[in-house]
Amino acid sequence: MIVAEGLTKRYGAKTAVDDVSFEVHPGRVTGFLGPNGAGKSTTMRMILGLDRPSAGRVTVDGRAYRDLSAPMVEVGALIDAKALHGGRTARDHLVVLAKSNGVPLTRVDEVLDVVGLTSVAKKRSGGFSLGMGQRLGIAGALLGDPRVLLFDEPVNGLDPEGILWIRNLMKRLAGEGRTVFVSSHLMSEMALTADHLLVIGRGRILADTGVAQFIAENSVSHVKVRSPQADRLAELAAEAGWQVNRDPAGALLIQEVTTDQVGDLAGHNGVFLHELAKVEASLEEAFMRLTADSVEYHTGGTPPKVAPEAVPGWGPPTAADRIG
Ligand SMILES: Nc1ncnc2c1ncn2[C@@H]1O[C@H](COP(=O)(O)OP(=O)(O)OP(=O)(O)O)[C@@H](O)[C@H]1O
Repeated sequence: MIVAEGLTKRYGAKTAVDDVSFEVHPGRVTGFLGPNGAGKSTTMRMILGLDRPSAGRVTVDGRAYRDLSAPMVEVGALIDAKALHGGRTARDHLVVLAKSNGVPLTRVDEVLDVVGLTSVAKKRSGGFSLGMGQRLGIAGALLGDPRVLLFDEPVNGLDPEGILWIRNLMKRLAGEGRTVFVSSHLMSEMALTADHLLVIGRGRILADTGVAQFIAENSVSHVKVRSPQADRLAELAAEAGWQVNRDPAGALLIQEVTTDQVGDLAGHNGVFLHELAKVEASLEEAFMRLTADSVEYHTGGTPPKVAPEAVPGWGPPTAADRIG
């Protein structure tokens, strides 16, 4: 288990991580989700002892990382998949890691097999594709057979097959009872991979909740209705106690009702309808709302409210996101 208490990191005047407290439990995939610059990498670096907290503390199974006697056997991490010695073969890379961390060399071939790199084990990693480099980085993380695993943006730049593979691996590792903590700026990816979500924005935890609960709480839907007698219909809806808003084009947006209810109300009162539709808010939009005020870099001058594409890293799902 990872426990952070009042964890803070300041770089000069900049507070990258601001007094965060959370627990990451074993046996499930915990997604660490936030827009670019939210503080995900800094938090992970502090967990791994690569950055020293300005205040607070973080422990892994009860101890600070620097106090672990065999860190690689207790915590495995994929932080920067490009941090490879390109002149070494995949196998040699893992052999060096194993030797310097007291891990038996028999693990090298085991993890090469797990990540599907056995056939290229004797090839230099400098010639690897991004996906192969990512797999080698994950092999390194698994080498010590650790109980706790951290992955920083592991699907970045991967093709659909690679994304699916990583997703299934995370689930399998969590199913084995390990603590799996994975960062991403892709809500759609986390909805498919994680059991639990920690949402971070501007260095602060904005949500700490189950994925299913998050979906249930944020799957707000409304009924959109266009009518040449919109004012009359809005009056009738208000009389029925419904909450009515209007979109910029004048359509009515009615909360917490069904299309049947709106259609019946209009029919009973002789109101013509030109459009009647149920509109589901996407999870992307829910995350957008949650983080709208905490996004560091906006393309425009005002915080985005609805358009996901207005925020770097928070665009609509790509074809790759929808695989699986
Ligand atoms: N070494 C550093 N010196 C100064 N500022 C830093 C340093 N490292 C990170 N920051 C700043 O701290 C904030 C958090 O950065 P961090 O890399 O942790 O975010 P992130 O959520 O991982 O974002 P991304 O998805 O873009 O990697 C950002 O504003 C970043 O510019």
